[in-house]
Amino acid sequence: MRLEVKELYKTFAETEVLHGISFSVESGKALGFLGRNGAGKTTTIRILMNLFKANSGGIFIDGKEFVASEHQIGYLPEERGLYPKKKVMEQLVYLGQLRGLSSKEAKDSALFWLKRLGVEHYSNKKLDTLSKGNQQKVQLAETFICNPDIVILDEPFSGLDPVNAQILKDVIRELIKENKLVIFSSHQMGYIEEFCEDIALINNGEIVLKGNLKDIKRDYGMNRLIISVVNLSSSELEDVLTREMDRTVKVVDKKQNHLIIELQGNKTKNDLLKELVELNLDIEKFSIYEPTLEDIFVKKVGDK
Ligand SMILES: Nc1ncnc2c1ncn2[C@@H]1O[C@H](COP(=O)(O)OP(=O)(O)OP(=O)(O)O)[C@@H](O)[C@H]1O
Repeated sequence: MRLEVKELYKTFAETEVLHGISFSVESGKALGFLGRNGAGKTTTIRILMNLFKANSGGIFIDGKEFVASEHQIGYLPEERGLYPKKKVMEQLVYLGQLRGLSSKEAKDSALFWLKRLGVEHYSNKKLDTLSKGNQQKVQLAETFICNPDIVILDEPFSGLDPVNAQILKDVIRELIKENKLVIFSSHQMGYIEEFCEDIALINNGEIVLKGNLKDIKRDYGMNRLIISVVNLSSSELEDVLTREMDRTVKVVDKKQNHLIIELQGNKTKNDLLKELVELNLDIEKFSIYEPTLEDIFVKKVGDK
């Protein structure tokens, strides 16, 4: 399955907040959908879920118009939507039935997910008597109850401790392996790097970066290397490079134990290596620099 979002425009009270959003995502992959607060992620997802109507543009699944109600979608919204005063199992069965399951199917599936997420012993408790993290797990059980083909998760790790985060990580990896189509929105870049093959970065209602995360990292790391030298501090090495090799490298960042440098002009890493050896420098670290998603995010949308 391939879901395509094409040229979405959305206006609220004469203010345009989406200015032609386009991206796509395929089954068996997770798309990391990220952007600063107010960038337009939730609005886009709500249009996908048919909770808002776009002013123009369209959403397509395998080339045909996408109608949310015709698909089993597991949507974990930003604002959680369960009944605080109802018992956990009771509301999961009710919500499962609303989504087309029989009462038995809903109960079996609810039990499966509550067990999988380690909260089955709260089945008969009212939701609002559970801790925040455990309420989040019940919300996740509700998201997965219908064995959805499309899974949209907005900050799914919020409120989970590291042990529970690990359980959810395993679940998400399984979903991807089971060929589900996953859209994952989060401000926690580390999680996006763990699961998402592709990303779409939205800023002020426009997609400013999209594609395969590995390719994007390679492009952003282009011509940059990490180096350090035995017996020289980063500052001392910086001085040597600036003095002796300013045509070959430019220092772009200085860390405590290494420098991040950029090759200049047509210089290659072999040229650099040769020059370092000629200067009798004892190389300790010499590797291609790969930026983190956070580096890319800050660089792309940090000052806008
Ligand atoms: N119902 C609404 N009425 C008016 N403006 C809205 C409405 N919903 C969203 N907006 C505006 O649309 C813009 C995009 O908001 P949106 O909630 O989509 O951002 P977001 O990327 O999900 O942000 P966050 O990371 O903070 O959740 C914001 O300027 C917001 O104020």
